[in-house]
Amino acid sequence: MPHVLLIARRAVGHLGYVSAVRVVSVDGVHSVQQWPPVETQPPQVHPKAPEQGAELTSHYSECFGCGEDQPGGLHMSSTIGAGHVVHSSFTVSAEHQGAPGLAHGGLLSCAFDEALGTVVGQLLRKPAVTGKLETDFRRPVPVGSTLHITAELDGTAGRKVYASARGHLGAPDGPVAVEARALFVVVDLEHFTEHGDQDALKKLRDSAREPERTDRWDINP
Ligand SMILES: CCCCCCCC/C=C\CCCCCCCC(=O)SCCNC(=O)CCNC(=O)[C@H](O)C(C)(C)COP(=O)(O)OP(=O)(O)OC[C@H]1O[C@@H](n2cnc3c(N)ncnc32)[C@H](O)[C@@H]1OP(=O)(O)O
Repeated sequence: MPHVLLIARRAVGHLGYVSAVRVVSVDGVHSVQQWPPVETQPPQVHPKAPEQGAELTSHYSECFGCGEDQPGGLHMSSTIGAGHVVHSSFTVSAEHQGAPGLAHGGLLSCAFDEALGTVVGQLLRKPAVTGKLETDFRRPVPVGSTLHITAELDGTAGRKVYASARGHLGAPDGPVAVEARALFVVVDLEHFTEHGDQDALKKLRDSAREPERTDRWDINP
């Protein structure tokens, strides 16, 4: 069974390069994993990114992670934290079960995709999609409990954006139940117009123009 023995974080020199080293043990064989896996630059928060303390509304009402128009969705909410951080919360309901009374692992990964996508999209203000997502499930997450997820931008390398997150069970300082790391890739808006559904894109465009929802992601500003 994989086991992480050590997590160390270091900041190096004038580049502000940040790397975490994880020593992972599988069947007694240790291996070292570096995160981010390549040399990165410090993330540049966009000048128009929401300020610390800002409570974010759904970027798209039909988003499975945060949309209010998805009855069985995760209905996550997020707040901008200090520096390169977004705080999100996900309360597990009966619709999210895998084993009886416990959250489905795939939905926990989904919650982390959402939290990580939010820190990337909201702080960099660039369209980006998940290229790779890796999740460590450390404790069972029961129905009715809330995961408090802290997601952080770790660095950028060209179009590649690296971010990681930890989910604390029951309280922001509760035990870590889930951790995740992801690579997002910055894309042109054509990614969505070419591959997405035109009616859904129109709905997003229209909602972004509602005066009370100016914070939404306008796909074609
Ligand atoms: C006006 C804007 C305002 C913004 C405001 C924001 C507010 C919104 C806030 C919040 C919203 C977010 C909340 C939602 C979060 C959920 C997000 C999702 O679930 S996204 C859906 C799932 N993901 C996909 O569907 C992708 C499908 N994949 C693709 O489309 C392509 O594969 C893509 C774009 C990822 C890459 O394709 P290529 O052709 O563009 O580029 P190539 O060259 O292949 O990759 C670029 C670099 O990335 C590396 N790369 C790509 N995939 C990799 C992988 N799996 N592992 C390692 N490296 C990978 C490559 O090796 C390359 O690296 P080298 O530049 O050569 O060093």
